[in-house]
Amino acid sequence: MPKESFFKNRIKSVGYALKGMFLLLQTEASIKIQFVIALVVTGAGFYFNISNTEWMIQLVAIGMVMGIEGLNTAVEKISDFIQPENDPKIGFIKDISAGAVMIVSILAGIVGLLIYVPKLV
Ligand SMILES: Nc1ncnc2c1ncn2[C@@H]1O[C@H](COP(=O)(O)OP(=O)(O)OP(=O)(O)O)[C@@H](O)[C@H]1O
Repeated sequence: MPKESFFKNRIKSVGYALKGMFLLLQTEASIKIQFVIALVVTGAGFYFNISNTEWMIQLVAIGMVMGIEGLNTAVEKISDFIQPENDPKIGFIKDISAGAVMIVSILAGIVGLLIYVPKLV
């Protein structure tokens, strides 16, 4: 494959991914809420002057929650596309996908408590 088309394709893919990110933020209620929480904890990070390590852990936690939420949304959309009717198998797939979001959300919540509770008490 010629070099040009490789780079052209990579740039195109980045464009599609950016479009996907904005679509997620525009259309999905749960990710909008997570985005607002991300802004609030980012503000808290500046307010409490958290350390570099705390910033890294906080940013990874935010990325994990929003990234997995994006994948969960994709699973929901594919599920609705392949089976619009009520189907226990689709219910199971959607439940475990939502469960994945819950796991990272609970752990991100614990990370937030570990960072900020000692600064508040
Ligand atoms: N086609 C289906 N067949 C069986 N159960 C379903 C089906 N669609 C949804 N469910 C059940 O309803 C739950 C919620 O599904 P839904 O697609 O509405 O997700 P949601 O959590 O409301 O998504 P959102 O992130 O958009 O709020 C699923 O976890 C599943 O238990």
